[in-house]
Amino acid sequence: MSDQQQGAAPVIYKGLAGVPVDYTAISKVNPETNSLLYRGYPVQELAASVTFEEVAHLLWYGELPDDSQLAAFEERERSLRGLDHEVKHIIDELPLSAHPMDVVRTAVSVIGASDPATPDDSPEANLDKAIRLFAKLPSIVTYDQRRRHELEFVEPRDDLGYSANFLWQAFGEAPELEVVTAFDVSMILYAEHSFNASTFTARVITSTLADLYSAVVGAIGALKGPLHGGANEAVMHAFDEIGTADAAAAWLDAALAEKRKIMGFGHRVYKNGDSRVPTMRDSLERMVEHYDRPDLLELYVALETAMAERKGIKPNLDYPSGPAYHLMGFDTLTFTPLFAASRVTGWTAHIMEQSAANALIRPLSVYNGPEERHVPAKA
Ligand SMILES: CC(=O)SCCNC(=O)CCNC(=O)[C@H](O)C(C)(C)COP(=O)(O)OP(=O)(O)OC[C@H]1O[C@@H](n2cnc3c(N)ncnc32)[C@H](O)[C@@H]1OP(=O)(O)O
Ligand SMILES: O=C([O-])CC(=O)C(=O)O
Repeated sequence: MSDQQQGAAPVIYKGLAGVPVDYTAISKVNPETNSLLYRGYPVQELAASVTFEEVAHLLWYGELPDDSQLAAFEERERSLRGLDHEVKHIIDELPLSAHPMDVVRTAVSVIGASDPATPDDSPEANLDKAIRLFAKLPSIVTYDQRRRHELEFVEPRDDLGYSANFLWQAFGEAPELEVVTAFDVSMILYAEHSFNASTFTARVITSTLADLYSAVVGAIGALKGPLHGGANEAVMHAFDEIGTADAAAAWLDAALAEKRKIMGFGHRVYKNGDSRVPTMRDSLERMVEHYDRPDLLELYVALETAMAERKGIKPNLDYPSGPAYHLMGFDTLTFTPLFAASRVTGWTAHIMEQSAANALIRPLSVYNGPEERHVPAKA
């Protein structure tokens, strides 16, 4: 069969917009009701009442853990947090000009290349690899952020939960509860969002029967772009460019006149607001109060208001999470790696779902190049 569709003029679904390509039982994004469910639970309820570890368990096993399941899960995750010497060595070899997402991508690739279980795609082996990556990503992200400031690696602590430990490893100080809570909420909100570009990339790679690590490496590449995960750091670059709230409207007019996309606004699925924004905005407001930075919230509101007036386009999750991570003390270039550390839970849940009911993902294209022609005979 050729790629070319026969008969009637072919319909092209550019960007696969609006095209359902498979079933998933992992999450439900409902733009009509502005809601997002993970395995049936509203994400806002999860953010208010459980930890990110419990959400990871929910995404992978389909159910929230009971007390003994959670204890076993946490013990396993905490035991896997360290980094092998070879991973640290390879990160050290990478130039500081490399974007932190390139570092994360490389480190995951090294972990995959060193794991003897890489070719084993049984559900048990894949779950083990998923927990391994989940546990190690905070070490990878913080190792890289700290080396850029010529600071020593902070070893993980097994007496701290995931988010408290992440902040401990990033800054080498016991984090305050309010900051841990805001960070944990961001991790929960970022964890899963159906067939977004990076998750779909992971599913495409999995559909060829390639291993889980290869699929995660591909997903990290897809997440890096500013139309997807890269937008959270781009929001902060825009805030830096704008400076103060009173400059936001004029900055926006100039940016729109230059046909620039305003990062942190708009969404392929939600056309009337991202269901996660109010929860993350609440966390941002707590951080603004905690760090006494009302100016940042004023700028946030000024740009959001100007964008609503001019384009009627609402913020997505990257808009409040960027400034929240800034207030917590993360480098701007680390924001997308934080997203990756969270989304690895969703990616790996989808990799396992794809493996369990696989079909090679291979759409058609409609050829519009030159008509058939022939190589001229050589004299
Ligand atoms: C967690 C996440 O990954 S969420 C996404 C993060 N990405 C961003 O924040 C990047 C900025 N936003 C965007 O580029 C887009 O809104 C996307 C890529 C997220 C969604 O894009 P699409 O669904 O393809 O929407 P599309 O690009 O068709 O937008 C429709 C119209 O709104 C405009 N528009 C959409 N978003 C924006 C934006 N952020 N700034 C300016 N204009 C925008 C488009 O230019 C287009 O206008 P037109 O019809 O005059 O050409
Ligand atoms: O769903 C999308 O297109 C983008 C995404 O990953 C998210 O919003 O979390």
